Amino acid sequence: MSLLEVEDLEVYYETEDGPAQAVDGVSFELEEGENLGIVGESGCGKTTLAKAIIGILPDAGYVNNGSISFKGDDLTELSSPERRRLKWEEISMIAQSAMNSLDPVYTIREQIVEAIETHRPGTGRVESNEIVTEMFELVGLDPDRADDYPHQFSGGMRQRAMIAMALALDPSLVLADEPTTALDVIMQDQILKRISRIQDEINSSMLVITHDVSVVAETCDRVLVMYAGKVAEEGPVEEIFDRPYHPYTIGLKRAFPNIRMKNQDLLSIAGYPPELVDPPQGCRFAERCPMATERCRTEEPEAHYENSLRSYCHYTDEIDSELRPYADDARTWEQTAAAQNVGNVGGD
Ligand SMILES: Nc1ncnc2c1ncn2[C@@H]1O[C@H](COP(=O)(O)OP(=O)(O)OP(=O)(O)O)[C@@H](O)[C@H]1O
Repeated sequence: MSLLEVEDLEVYYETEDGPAQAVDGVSFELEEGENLGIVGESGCGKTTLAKAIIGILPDAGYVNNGSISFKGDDLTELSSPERRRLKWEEISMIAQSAMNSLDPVYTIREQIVEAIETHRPGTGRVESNEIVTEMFELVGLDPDRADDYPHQFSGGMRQRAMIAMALALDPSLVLADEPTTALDVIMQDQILKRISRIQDEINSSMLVITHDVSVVAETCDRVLVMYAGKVAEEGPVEEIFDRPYHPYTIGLKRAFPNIRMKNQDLLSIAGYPPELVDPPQGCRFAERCPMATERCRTEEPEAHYENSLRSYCHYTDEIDSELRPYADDARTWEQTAAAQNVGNVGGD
């Protein structure tokens, strides 16, 4: 049994125009101690997926279908108190903005101690304070600053404090939603290394949600590429970066500066993801895909397996034999952009 098994999950938002299919038929598994990156452009459903897992969807959002099994329990069927118990203790979240997650009227220590004592009743104050000191040291903060208020910390320090709080209860699963986007590159690197090290120590699994492919390269074992609410491709990091099969992954990979490809020309994928209230038939990427055919516009692709990858493209089998040189060529994407004569999107 995997730690987390998401099966055919559909998460919709009620809107004036009808339900927006933000997550639509997503399945994946996460093993104990494993890190899975979820990547894709803005609006493709990454945050919605994380919120559904931890049970904090906004009022308009609901699970329409599917299951989220955590250690064998279907989270979509748990009562609110059962879900609250799981939050922080078993599943915690490092949110996009520490400022929104830390309470400005309490010191950092008070907030961490409260989380510990709520979820582990019986933990004495001395022990809670010891955990605060230990976590501060782990994330590279001076424990003497634990009695500061959030506004007394810099952005990077607040992000570290939130990581300390998210990891204080040794959760089995950490959801990290753009954990370092608000930070400068040097700080990003330090914090990512720090998270990986702590995770090794407490042997937790992590879902890293990001639009930045290089963050995934640094922290994850496997990657799930999402496009317009669906899985486009999934597999081990090395394979996804070295030899992806889905044209969206090929485009996305080239849209980011890649730490492994020096002097690489950055490409952009022309156009924008489709509306999710009335998404197109067939492959949702077809409109922006240089390789799309009539079949792609009418028939939804099923999963195809190549090496260890799962790719939802009708032409997965043809990529290696015929299409890869064309898909890898920068001119292919430039010509598609010119033909569409629309704005370019560089990943987010
Ligand atoms: N509260 C809401 N009500 C209606 N639609 C929503 C709501 N929140 C998100 N959506 C829609 O759901 C889709 C998925 O959004 P989501 O935030 O999950 O994407 P994302 O990939 O995490 O994007 P980002 O990187 O910008 O956070 C988008 O089309 C978005 O407009």
